[in-house]
Amino acid sequence: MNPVININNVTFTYPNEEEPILHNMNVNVKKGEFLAIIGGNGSGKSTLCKLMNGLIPHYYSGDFEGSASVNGLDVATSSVAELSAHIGYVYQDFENQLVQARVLEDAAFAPLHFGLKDYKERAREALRLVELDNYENEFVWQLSGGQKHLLALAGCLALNPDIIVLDEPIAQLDPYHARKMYDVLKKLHEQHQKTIIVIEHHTEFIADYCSEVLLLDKGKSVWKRPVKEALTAIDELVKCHIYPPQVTLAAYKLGERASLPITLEEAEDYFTDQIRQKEPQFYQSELSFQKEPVASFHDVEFSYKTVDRSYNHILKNINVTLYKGEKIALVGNNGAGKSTLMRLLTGFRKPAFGTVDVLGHSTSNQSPEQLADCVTYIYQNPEQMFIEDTVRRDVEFFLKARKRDGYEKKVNEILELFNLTDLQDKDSRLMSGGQQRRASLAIGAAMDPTIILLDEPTANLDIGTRKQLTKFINQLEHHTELVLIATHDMQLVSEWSTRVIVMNEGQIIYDGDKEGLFSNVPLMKKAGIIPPQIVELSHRLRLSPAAYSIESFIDLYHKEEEVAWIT
Ligand SMILES: Nc1ncnc2c1ncn2[C@@H]1O[C@H](COP(=O)(O)OP(=O)(O)OP(=O)(O)O)[C@@H](O)[C@H]1O
Ligand SMILES: Nc1ncnc2c1ncn2[C@@H]1O[C@H](COP(=O)(O)OP(=O)(O)OP(=O)(O)O)[C@@H](O)[C@H]1O
Repeated sequence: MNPVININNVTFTYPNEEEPILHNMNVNVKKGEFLAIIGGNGSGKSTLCKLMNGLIPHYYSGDFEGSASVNGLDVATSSVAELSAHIGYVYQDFENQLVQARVLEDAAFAPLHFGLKDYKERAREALRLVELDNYENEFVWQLSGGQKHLLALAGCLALNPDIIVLDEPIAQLDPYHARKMYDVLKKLHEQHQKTIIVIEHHTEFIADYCSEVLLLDKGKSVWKRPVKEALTAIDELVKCHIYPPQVTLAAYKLGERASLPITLEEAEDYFTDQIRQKEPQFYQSELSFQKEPVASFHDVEFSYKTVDRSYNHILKNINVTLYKGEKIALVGNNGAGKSTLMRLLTGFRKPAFGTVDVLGHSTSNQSPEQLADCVTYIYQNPEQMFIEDTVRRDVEFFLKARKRDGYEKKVNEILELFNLTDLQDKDSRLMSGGQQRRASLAIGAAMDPTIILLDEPTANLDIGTRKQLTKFINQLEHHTELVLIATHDMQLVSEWSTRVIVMNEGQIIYDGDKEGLFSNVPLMKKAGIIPPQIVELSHRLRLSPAAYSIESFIDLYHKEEEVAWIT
């Protein structure tokens, strides 16, 4: 079968850059593939996909050699508009793709501007496919993050392209909405014969949904393989900074080489065969609080003012105290109110009722500038942290503004810690998604805060950067009194946190340890939480107590004699 995408010997250098980002790239994609593109941060994944929809060479002129075609159209001689009827693209920053006020208008935008008479029917059909048909009259800004992402997909589908490319489609989604996004893609793939290409760091989703995997490293294609063969090549993946699925890694570390499982179902069969059966011991959830309060919320209510001057009541009856030394994960569905709660700690937002105290003082009597001396908020969207025109200037901005002595040495250390020394003169906005995330963390670290608030810090990160992040958080804990992380990354929750606060529709519905959370199925369902693979596997194997990391799973496995298992 002829490939629908054919990339031949492409070498590409961005304008004003010296080094090529893609080197002699050769890639073929056949009709009907569900392809995952993987690779470390900055390996060229987004750049490769921008070549597929013609942004390269039309928008990013640069130095372009070789040739590429999509559905037989040469990308160099076809316009981006022509190509968009064949290949739809959902960008990493998909919110920039939403251009109209209401949902139906937004989905209809592309076919309307192509002069297609049936633009409304096309938009309605696209909304039906992504299951947003009940929202067509809603304002776009009222949708949750997950719904906006699906709307960006509907905008592409309205032109009925054969191929759809999605750049990290679930990076900002809660686990429930992440599954929903992939279920929609599966339907488009199986029932509507679309060719799907995703750029993805979450290998457990690749194992469940994709058929082929393309591995990139430093702008080169390493291999393209069927999914099972790809995800069991552990050494090659780790070398290229990719996390294999947790269950695959666990079996591999236990010495298995031949038939590694890649999905939870395969792992359940694999490990059930391996283990003996015994009576379980039941786990009792306990939480021991440190007694020194750092921040607290008392009877807090908060509303945003909307464009029609009404109020959108978001936080309801928040009463919680955060203590020194705690590692707190703040979790819950998209739109639950996690970022809003953090903004109240920074003083950017003040409570409508009740009080928020930070280090013994109410935030109502302090400006955000005053609070910035002790509280640092690292935004979900890294671009919001960039003010200057180079990474170095962004990192030193706060230290210079506060006239801190010896700041240059500190900036050098931080750039080194986050592996940004080589990128220090680059404009932060022109970096890859993972590089931007690293830069935003470096800016936060430079401020040496007493309280650090991290909003989705692991989104878009490869394994190497993730390890640096954990190292950075551990280092911070020596002089930072409180680390609060809002996250959908349940692996981070299970490996790092000592306390988990779960939010749902603006209320705290759980405050306790991860063990209590991950064993409470109704609570997880309500909050859109799906436990990490290794925890889920422990539950399925009825291992008690459950393992919360690959290391603890392996320990328990080795101590099989003392561990309780039942069928
Ligand atoms: N500036 C704003 N004006 C009006 N409404 C807002 C504003 N910011 C957030 N909201 C709304 O407040 C609610 C809570 O949003 P928030 O960003 O706190 O949720 P979240 O739990 O952090 O979600 P996510 O996981 O998607 O980041 C959402 O319904 C959102 O649409
Ligand atoms: N517009 C641009 N101008 C100059 N350099 C760029 C531009 N866009 C990307 N780059 C550089 O090209 C390299 C590859 O970036 P790309 O976004 O393709 O990587 P990626 O594999 O998608 O990474 P990530 O996983 O971090 O999103 C990076 O080093 C990045 O800094």
